[in-house]
Order: sequence, then structure tokens, then C-alpha cells
Amino acid sequence: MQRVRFSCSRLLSEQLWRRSSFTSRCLSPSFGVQSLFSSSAAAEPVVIRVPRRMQEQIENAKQVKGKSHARVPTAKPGKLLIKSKNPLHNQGVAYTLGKFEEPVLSSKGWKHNKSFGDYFIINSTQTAPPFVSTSVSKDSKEESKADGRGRAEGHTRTFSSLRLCSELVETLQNFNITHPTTVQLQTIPKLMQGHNVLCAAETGSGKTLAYLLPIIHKLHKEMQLEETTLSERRTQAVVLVPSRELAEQVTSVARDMGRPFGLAVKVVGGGHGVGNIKAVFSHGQPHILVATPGALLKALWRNLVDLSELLFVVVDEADTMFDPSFVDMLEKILSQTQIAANLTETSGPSPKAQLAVVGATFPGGVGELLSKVTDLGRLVTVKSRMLHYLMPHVKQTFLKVRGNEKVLELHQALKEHKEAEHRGVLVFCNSASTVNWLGYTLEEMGVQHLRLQGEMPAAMREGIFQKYQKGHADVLISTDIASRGLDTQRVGLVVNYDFPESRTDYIHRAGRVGRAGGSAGGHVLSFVTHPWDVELVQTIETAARRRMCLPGMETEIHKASPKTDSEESK
Ligand SMILES: Nc1ncnc2c1ncn2[C@@H]1O[C@H](COP(=O)(O)OP(=O)(O)OP(=O)(O)O)[C@@H](O)[C@H]1O
Repeated sequence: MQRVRFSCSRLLSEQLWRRSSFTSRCLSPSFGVQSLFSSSAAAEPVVIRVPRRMQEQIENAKQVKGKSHARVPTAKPGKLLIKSKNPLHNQGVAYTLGKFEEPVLSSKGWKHNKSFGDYFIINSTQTAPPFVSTSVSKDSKEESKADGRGRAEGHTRTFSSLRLCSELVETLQNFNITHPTTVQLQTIPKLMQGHNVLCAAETGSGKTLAYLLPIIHKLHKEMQLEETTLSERRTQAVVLVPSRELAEQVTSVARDMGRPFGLAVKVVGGGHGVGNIKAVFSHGQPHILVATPGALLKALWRNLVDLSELLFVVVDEADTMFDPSFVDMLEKILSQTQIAANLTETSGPSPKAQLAVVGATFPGGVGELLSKVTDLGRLVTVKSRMLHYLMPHVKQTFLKVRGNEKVLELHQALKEHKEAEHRGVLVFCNSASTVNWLGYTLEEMGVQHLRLQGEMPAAMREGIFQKYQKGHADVLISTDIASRGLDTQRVGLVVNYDFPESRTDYIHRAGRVGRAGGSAGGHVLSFVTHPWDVELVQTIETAARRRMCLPGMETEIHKASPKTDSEESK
């Protein structure tokens, strides 16, 4: 009882003390609260009864004061760019880090064992992908002025304004493709003019059509000029890609687009014997050949294909193709072609081939390898504004999780995603053995899925990706084979079961969602387990917080060309 009385009196004294400091200018220094109590405290404790209501008010005031420390430090209330398990690490969309301000990272302590269970989310900040074209054509601007409106809203450029032949524009319309993406707007005119082009643009931005449309347009014009018999026909365009799945995909798009013109498109991919490659050319040469480097070299060594009349050479997924494992083969192939040195060499009676180097990532060092096979000064660069940035229209979650908990987390994510409209899920592992192991484990859990990895025999691997695209199963477990170039419109969730080993792998894997022509949104969920994963997580988080591109990937592109992005768009 005595204690209660004492604490009540102390509370009241605190209250009065606070009030006294508020009003200190009005009171003399000697007239303090302490002095008010000290004289009587020496004799007998003074009992002051505090009304219940006042006690409650004091308690409420204490609680409110305690809570104020946990308040979200966003500059303005509103949507969060970074949502973290620890609300102190949240960052609002409206908040901009100062130039010299070090971001406080949610993943700062993730090398420590205590961080298991921690997470942060990079929220999507826009619904439309950045590569959807919104530019206004000159013609439509003038039309608008002429009819007195002075505005040209909603007038975006069409494929006909790029001077593609009408049959091609019609074919595109049949596939519901009506407006070019920004990379198509910039690349198609340059290739139509006869330039060699280095095209660097985000994943899923429509680069395949950006190089195929000018090729098909030009080959169609050539066909109209001269009639050649099947036996006289020579291959006029070669598209080089790193995997047979991508070769099949590009072939399918080229066939769809070239069908009205009777263009022959063939594909040779690795993993098949020479007999198969011979069979491809048994009925003559195609107009367009899509190939992996190894298979094309086999065909060249056996004189099955003649590249003497080439008009186009395309190197797609350039950073992989300039990887040490491919670059020697690429050098050998390009040494058998005649690449034009300038514009004048791409026209006239015996034109040389135009070169298009295409990719979504050009990390440091690619420029050096590129200069081994071509003169960088001869390439006109088309570089998209958001190259090497994290995609702003895709939500990206990072979860620090123990190795033995990953399967359960994955199972939970699959269950939650099942109801989504775009039901496709792509699960990436870093090795073929993990793909197999995870496959068996999910099988036991009753999850229907397909598996794709590079160590599978060619016959087993064939058709797996097409099956997935056709919806035979909603889940595909794969190594990075499926991360390069494959079009995955039906995918709504990418899971990095193993955290990717490099920034480029992360960009390509994440790029399987949020693609042109697909539905808005998409989600990338990454499991972070090992201490050696954390450095890349921190790089990604820093880039997201600073709203900058991933560091170390931007310089080479500029070195590759004397022209700048803005010059190109003129
Ligand atoms: N102008 C367009 N309008 C609508 N959809 C388009 C357009 N151009 C391409 N697409 C579609 O966008 C999807 C992605 O295109 P594509 O595969 O060429 O992207 P990419 O830039 O090559 O991607 P990656 O870097 O992953 O290889 C395809 O399904 C394609 O049909």
C-alpha cells in the first residue's frame, strides 16, 4: 500500500515536473517541484491521492510515447517502395535518397544466423512495363494541330509508320500486335537503313521482332526482285542463339511472320547427331536459318550450308554468346561471313551482311569480347533507358530462409499462387542435380510439374518447354537454360529456389514475368540461404533503394558505340 502511494506520488511529481519545465520561464528557479516535496519527505511520506481518471491519462500518454519509436520513417505517407519485416527499414515511394546518403538495408545483417525468417519486398511502382511505347508520331501531332485540338494524346506509332510492308503489318495484326515497343521503334528503322546494330534492351521488350521484322521485310523485297529455284537458293539470314529451346522459339516466330511470303525457315540445335543436321538441309537451303553455334559449325564443316550470300547475321542473347564457352565458336562462324563495314556495303549488286548483336544484359567485359569478333565502331547502338534496372512493374520478394525449409516455403508459395490468373510458375535451381532432387520431392508432395536441365539427353529434353507453354503442367523446374530468351507469357511467378550466382542471371530469371503483350504484374520470390548469396542481395536492394541500374553493367555499352541513346531516337 505504501509502495502504491509512493509510485502515485512519483507519477504526479513527474507530471508536475514536466509542466514546470514547460512553464519554467514563468516560475522562479527556487520554486521547483522537488522543493515542493523535499521538505515534507524527510519527515513522513506525503500521501497524495491521484484520481483514477488521471492515472489512466498518464498511462495512455506513456503508451503513445513508446509507440512513436516504431513509426514508419517514410517521407510522406503512401505506397511503399521497400516493405521490410522490420518497419524501420521501410522506404516510401515518395522518398528519394540523397546523393551521399547511405541506404539502410533490410538485408544488412543477413550473413548472420539470427536473420533467418527475415524478408523484404521491392514493390512494383507501375503497372505498365517501361518498354511499352507511348511516343507520339510526327504525323499524328500534325494531324492534331490541323484540326485545332493542339493535343495528340493516345496517338502512338504503328508498324506501318516504320515502313514495313503492308502484308507484314497485317500479319502482326493477326497476332494482335499493333503498336511497336520502344526498342522496336528504335531498332527497326536502323536495320531497314542497312546499319549494323547493337540492340540492348530489357527482357521481354520484343527484341525478337525488332530484328526479325526488318529481315523478313528485306528478304521479301529480294524475292520480288529475283526468282530463284530451290537448288539455287542460298541462306540469307542466320540467327545464332545459345540454346536449342530458344532456337525453336525464334524459328516459330520467324515462320509465323514469314508464312505469307513463302519464306523457308529452318532450325539446327545442339545435342543432335550429324544425321539430323543433314536431314535439315536435305530439301535445300532455307532463307532464314536459326542455329546454336555448335550445330552450325557442324553444318559448315560438312558443307551443308553456304553463307556466301548472307544479308543478315544476328547474335541473340549476346552476353551468353560472348561467354568464353561460345566465343571461339562464334569467331569461327563469323570468319566465314562477310560483315559490312559501312552503309554502302549493305546495298548494291553484291551486298555484304548486316550484323545485329542483341541482348538484355551487357555486363562489364562483353565489349572486350565483342571487339574480338567485330569492329565496335561499326555498330550503331540502340540502348533502352531502363537497361540493367530492376523492373518497376514486377514485385520482388527476398526471403532469408534455412536450406531445409525451402521446400516447405516453395510448396506454400505454389499453393497460394494456384488461384492466380496466370498460373505458370518457373522454379530456378543452380544445378541439374537440384532440379532432379526438387522434382522428386515435389512429386512426392503431389505437385505436378515438368523439369528442364542441360544434362538431360537431347531426346528427353525435346519438347519440354513447348509442353510447358501449352499448359501440360503449371510448374517448370529448370536451371538457367530457361532464363535466357524463352518467352513465358503464362508465367505469373518466378521462384529462385537457389539464389542466382550473378546479377545477369537475376535479371534474366526475373525477366520471365512482366513481358510485352502479357498481363500486367508478376512476382519474383527469391530464397536467400547462404552467406555468399547476401552480397548480391545487398547490391540489388541498394539499386532498388537508389532507383539506379545494377552497378558494374552500364559502361561497356557506351564504349561499344560512338552514338548515344538520344542520338538514336532522333
Ligand atoms: N509490339 C508488341 N506488342 C505486343 N506484344 C509484343 C510486341 N512485340 C513483341 N511482343 C510479344 O512480347 C513477348 C516478348 O518478346 P521477346 O521474346 O521478343 O522479348 P525479348 O526482348 O527478346 O526478351 P528476352 O530478353 O527475354 O529474350 C512475345 O510474346 C512477343 O510476342
